[in-house]
Amino acid sequence: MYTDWNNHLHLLAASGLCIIFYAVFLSPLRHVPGPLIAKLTGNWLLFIELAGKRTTTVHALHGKYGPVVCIAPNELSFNTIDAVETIYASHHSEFRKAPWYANMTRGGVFNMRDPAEHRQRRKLLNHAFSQQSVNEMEPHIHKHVRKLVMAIEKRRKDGPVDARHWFRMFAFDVAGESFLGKPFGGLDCDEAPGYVADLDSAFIVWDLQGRFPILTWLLRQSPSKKLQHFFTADDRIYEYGADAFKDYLQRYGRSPQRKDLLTKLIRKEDGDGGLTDEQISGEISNLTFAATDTAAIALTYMFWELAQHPELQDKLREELRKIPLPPASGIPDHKELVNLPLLNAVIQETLRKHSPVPAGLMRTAPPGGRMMEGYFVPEKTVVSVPSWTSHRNPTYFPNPESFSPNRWITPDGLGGTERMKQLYMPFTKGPRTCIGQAMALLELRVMLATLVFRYNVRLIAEVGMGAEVTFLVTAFIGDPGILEELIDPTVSSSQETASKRQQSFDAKELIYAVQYRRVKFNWLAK
Ligand code: HEM
Repeated sequence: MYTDWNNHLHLLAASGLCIIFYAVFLSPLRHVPGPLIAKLTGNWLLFIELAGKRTTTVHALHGKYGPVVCIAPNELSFNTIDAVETIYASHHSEFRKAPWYANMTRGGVFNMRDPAEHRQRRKLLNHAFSQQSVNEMEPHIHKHVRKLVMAIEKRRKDGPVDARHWFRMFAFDVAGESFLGKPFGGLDCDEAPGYVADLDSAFIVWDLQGRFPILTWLLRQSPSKKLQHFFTADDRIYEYGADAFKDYLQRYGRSPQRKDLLTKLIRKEDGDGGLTDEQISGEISNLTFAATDTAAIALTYMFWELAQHPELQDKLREELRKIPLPPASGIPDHKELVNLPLLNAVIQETLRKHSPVPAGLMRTAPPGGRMMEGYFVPEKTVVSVPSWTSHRNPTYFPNPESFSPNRWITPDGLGGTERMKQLYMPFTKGPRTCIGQAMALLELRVMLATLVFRYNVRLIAEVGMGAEVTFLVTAFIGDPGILEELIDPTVSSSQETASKRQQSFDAKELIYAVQYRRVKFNWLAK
């Protein structure tokens, strides 16, 4: 027995020495700067990730080691404009999504790794997400903005309202309306619908599945009902999508008049074969997750920053006073907002400082490998540029931790310097750029304008807001803020003279509080 253990220990020690020998003397990445542990194993990142600190840790490593860092035996993180161009932005980029994506969601445009297959799918989807198509959907979005305001109004007298929860419910309901033909009802009740819990669980299951496929399969079969329920969350998401799609077809048929994005997918573009029903039902299930937490995170941080910058709110209102406000709804039309410099700069700066997808989006080096930043990067090496880091490049974003929308307002009106634009990638760049960008910006613009028109947000305590920064960023622990009602949205803007408006902006009543509570969910990245 003792000899057995002894042999095992010797074997372990010998393997350890081999790994160290390979990492230090043989690995093609041995000259790339980085911590020794990263050259030996990728598992250290797993623990960092579980602690919600992957992106901030990689950022700190760039601070220490420079623009190229080895973060795992087969993985490099970059922080240069050239790397952004080579890996993501170039339309001839041969860097495909890393194997990790194969398990994130099922068979949709998001997780397709083969460039040709992806191009083909994207071609079939693009028309549904065009600016024109999204504009046609604006009334649906207005409906949910109105419901969010009503949800806030109903609860504000009972104490703080969880802003993150309600922004999340807003984004969920808009996604349900747009892709499934019906909202989830998140804005109609106090508790998040069960679907939301399934989505949170599914992120974790997908990630575990990629790392430990056999263990995850076994846990799916577990006799424990609780474990089984957790590990089959993604099954329920796809079942829900398939049922919603069938229900949609029954209610509206195959030539629906509804102005939503699903209608566009069903009708198909002239001349293309379009998507099969199975493909549509898979895509709409995936889209629901892609469209929700991202937008909700942006909204949460945007109002958090505004709460700390009351002067910006005043300036925003000044800008917004110039546009017509529809009398009945008090919700401005998107077309009035598209060219407002400050409003758009606030959104742009929010997505810079608080990029909702801040992690390095993993891609693999193409066959034959590539020279990058003076290092040879062998085929299949995983590479990325985290937007968290590229957005904090102090040369092009001076004082990067300050929230300064003005950095985007340039005399030529182009919105930042060329270099800033090259490093700025909240929606990533190139062929895998976010398909929902137009929809997301419409939601953010209309929501920002509506709430700033209506409320003044300010902090009532000076405590910072923390974040778990993994693939997505999750805001947690924060301060209560106070929203003050500013104007009566039922007063028609055309009835209002500029001075009357000014008066109503000044007449503030303390009536509403918002709180960023601890809301934990994780999307664990490799
Ligand atoms: C502020 C809101 C949003 C942000 C910051 C955001 C960001 C991103 C990013 C960074 C990616 C690339 C992911 C990767 O390569 O791993 C992406 C992809 C994607 N996003 Fe968004 N997104 C937002 C909203 C939306 C919305 C509203 C939709 C749906 C309408 C959507 C649908 C998608 C899809 C389908 C992809 C995959 C595209 C492809 O690979 O071709 N996103 N998004």
